[in-house]
Amino acid sequence: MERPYVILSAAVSLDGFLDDDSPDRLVLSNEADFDRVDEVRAGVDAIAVGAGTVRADDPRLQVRSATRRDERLAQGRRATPLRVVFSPSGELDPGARLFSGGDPVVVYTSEAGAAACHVGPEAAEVVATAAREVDLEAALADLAGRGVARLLVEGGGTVHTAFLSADLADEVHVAVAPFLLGERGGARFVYPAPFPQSPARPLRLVEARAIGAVALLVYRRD
Ligand SMILES: Nc1c(N[C@@H]2O[C@H](COP(=O)(O)O)[C@@H](O)[C@H]2O)[nH]c(=O)[nH]c1=O
Repeated sequence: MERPYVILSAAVSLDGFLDDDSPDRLVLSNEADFDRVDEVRAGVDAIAVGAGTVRADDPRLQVRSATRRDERLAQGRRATPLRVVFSPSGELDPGARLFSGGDPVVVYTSEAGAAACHVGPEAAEVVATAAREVDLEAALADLAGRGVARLLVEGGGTVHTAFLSADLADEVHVAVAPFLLGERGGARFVYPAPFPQSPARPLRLVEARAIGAVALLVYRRD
């Protein structure tokens, strides 16, 4: 089945957390690393997050650099990649920043979630993929049908776990911040699952680079 090339990108603490328990957004990247992520965003057709990340971070998921936005427009692409949310329950705040501004958003949910979703058609297209869950392969096939060749997945841990355990991440970018959070309840990079990226079938390290005090690791699945 045709699906987009999937890049999974996250910033983590040295002990593998994506966030702490405070209501403020935790900054793990530095400016140069955020700019690197912006460049990756500018090179994709769609950016996806889970509903938990929308609730926790209220992200915009836009290309920030005006130069990169102009380059996309010159290539005949939208300045902002298609924004995608995975939400099995459909419980999303229609007032989230993602849904303002007029750029398209697709929400992949379940049939039950589509019935419960309060996000109107002017803000997002809501697509049911299965009865009670989000069928990732169906969502990816749908994205391919919309012309999405490259998809960036930006969290959170539940979405990372779903993509990695289903062997659907072609590239993994991890920016490691030089501190530990030690949170018991904090959001983790991944949660326990049967991962095919085992010691017997490791990922291939293609880049390891210092970006200031942040360590960038890039892996491929082949
Ligand atoms: N805090 C953090 C990240 N957080 C990611 O950035 C998203 C928000 O993007 P934006 O809409 O542009 O503000 C957020 O939903 C989450 O996926 N990413 C990183 O590379 N490094 C970081 O330190």
